[in-house]
Amino acid sequence: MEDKKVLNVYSEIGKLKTVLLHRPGKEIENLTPDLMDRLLFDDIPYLEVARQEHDAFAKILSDNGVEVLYLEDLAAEAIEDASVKERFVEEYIKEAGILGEKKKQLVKELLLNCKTNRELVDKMMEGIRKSELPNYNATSLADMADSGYPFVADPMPNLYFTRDPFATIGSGISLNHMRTVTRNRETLFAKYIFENHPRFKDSNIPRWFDRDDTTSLEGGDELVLNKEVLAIGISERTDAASIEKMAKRIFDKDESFKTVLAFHIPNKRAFMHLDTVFTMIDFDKFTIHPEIEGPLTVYAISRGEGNSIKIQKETQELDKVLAKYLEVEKVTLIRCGGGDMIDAAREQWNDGSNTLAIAPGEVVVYSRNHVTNKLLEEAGVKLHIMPSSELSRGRGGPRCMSMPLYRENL
Ligand SMILES: NC(=O)NCCC[C@H](N)C(=O)O
Repeated sequence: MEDKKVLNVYSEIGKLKTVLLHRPGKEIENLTPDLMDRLLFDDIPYLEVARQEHDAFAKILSDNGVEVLYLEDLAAEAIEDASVKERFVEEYIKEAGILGEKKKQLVKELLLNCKTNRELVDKMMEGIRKSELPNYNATSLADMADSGYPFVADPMPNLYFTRDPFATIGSGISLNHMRTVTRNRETLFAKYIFENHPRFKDSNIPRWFDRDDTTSLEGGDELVLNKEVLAIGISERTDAASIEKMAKRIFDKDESFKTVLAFHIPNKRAFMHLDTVFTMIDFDKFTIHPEIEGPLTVYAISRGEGNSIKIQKETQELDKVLAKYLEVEKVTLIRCGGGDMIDAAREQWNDGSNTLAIAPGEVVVYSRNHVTNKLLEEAGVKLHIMPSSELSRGRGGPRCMSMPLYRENL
């Protein structure tokens, strides 16, 4: 019988069948040194080369039988209906923080005058410079006082990290409430896609979390270890309260999941998400950044009476905790940079522990992390190595740049 499910992710490592990417666009060329802090970048990637690297990533995936979908295409296809498109533009304007009726009207005209929906979506992602609104004259005091600021609507340069705004868990999604304003704006695309795109809209997709939830949760913190166990980071980006809320909703509707392991990692820019320090490679193999092993605390959350949950603090070492919950004899932790503190710190900064599994024991990695890559090979892992000098400047690796929609069950 044909499998009609549109979303199916019951592991981190099952054969990847469909994935969502975003090819970096002109939003990258709207980054300036003054904006980097607020837009969560540490450097400015060279767009042309970043695109070549991204195309190489997409080719690795499609050459290995993965259907590659693009966020920008799905968003454009989701707004075919004129009234949906207008609502989408209005919500975008509201969330971009555009003040003043005249300015809002000019932006609305600019967007609705785009020749195609793809052009409209690209423009929204790229941001709108003041110089693009020819009839724009600052009239409010706020505008006048802010005359040096170049944008009417900020760019969204983090969109190529499709892992974060929403996450597929089982056959549902958590449509995330992001920690920062800049990344929260990205979740609007997912909202319109899941509510309006013909591929998804009639599928009754459960929502484990919503962008209107008030605490934050980001996809880089959400790992599906197997059909019974999730791992979620309490991190710089994800609140413990979000994990409790989501665990209750998942336990209530998806019989399959039995345990959520909450990994409390240090609150630090370099370790922003759990997947920047820890990813799954095989049934019994993980990459890990050695610097988190000491401070890490793991809590196991399971179903309690009625709609309650039980929380237990794990006291054993991480490999033992993982072996217990994954029901394997032994777990191997492959340390980023090996035993060397300098190699570990450098390669983790460039996402050496952020691997994307496309099948058990088979991962996509960045070329620049050669020390860690060698260790992975020695551990029998099959590597697909992608170029990495520009994309890595955004502080995310192959897992961050991909959102699986469908994986084969193990
Ligand atoms: N899952 C991830 O770790 N994603 C990388 C996000 C990088 C982005 N510049 C950010 O700070 O949100």
